[in-house]
Amino acid sequence: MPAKGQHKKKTASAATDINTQAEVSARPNWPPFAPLLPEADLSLHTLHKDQIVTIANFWTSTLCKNFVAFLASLPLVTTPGKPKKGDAVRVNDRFQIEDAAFAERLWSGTCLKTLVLHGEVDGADLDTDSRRQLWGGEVLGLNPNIRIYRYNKGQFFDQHYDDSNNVSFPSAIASAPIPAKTTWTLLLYLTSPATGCKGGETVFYPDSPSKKSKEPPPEPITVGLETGMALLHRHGRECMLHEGREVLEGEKWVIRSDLCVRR
Ligand SMILES: O=C(O)CCC(=O)C(=O)O
Ligand SMILES: [Fe+2]
Repeated sequence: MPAKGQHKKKTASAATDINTQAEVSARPNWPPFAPLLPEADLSLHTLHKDQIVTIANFWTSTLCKNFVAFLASLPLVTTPGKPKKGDAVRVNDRFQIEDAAFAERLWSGTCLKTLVLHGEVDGADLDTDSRRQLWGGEVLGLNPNIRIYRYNKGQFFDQHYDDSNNVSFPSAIASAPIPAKTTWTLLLYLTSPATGCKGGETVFYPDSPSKKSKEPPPEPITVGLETGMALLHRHGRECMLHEGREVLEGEKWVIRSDLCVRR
């Protein structure tokens, strides 16, 4: 694991996230989000304070299975060649689309909105200020920039940091879009060892407490794939170095978006 300061900062949201011509597609006719578990069965769980929050069974395994069958029909694009200087190596197949309607469905048509805006965190309620601090501002919803990843055996996403990006957030009420920025990455895992996918864990490398510290660097946090689990992690200036480990068997499918707050 690279110690703080030794790692050259690679980001994943510059050239790796630009819509290349090959990736501009019509908006898919996404399947409905059903079946879903009721809100009472879902909760926010902290994996690393102020950095990683998970929701187990955010999507049911039936929904994940049906979605993967649909996603496999989309024109996914294999990583084009070598990354630009400063970009992380991402070796997978991706479909990327600006789809505000899908982002809104994923936000309001699931329990995500209720959990993020009102849900208890580890069984404790949050006051308005603590909630704002946690999510980095007034949360508006999800980034319309939706990314679908498929990692086959041997594919991976090398160590990097996710950037915060400015977004024009579509508003149902105001006539003009709302200036917004992204603060947390959302990863929704659709496959796991239960579906035959081995490897592919998302691994986070917490910073050492100080550069001069003689203490050994903190242990990495390895998040194993779980079908239907949603993972949120803080990004931008406070992003932890992280990676998507190599897939050893089967296919890893992920839906990626970001939390947006008012700018
Ligand atoms: O696929 C993963 O586990 C990580 C994905 C990731 O880091 C990203 O989308 O920026
Ligand atoms: Fe990332």
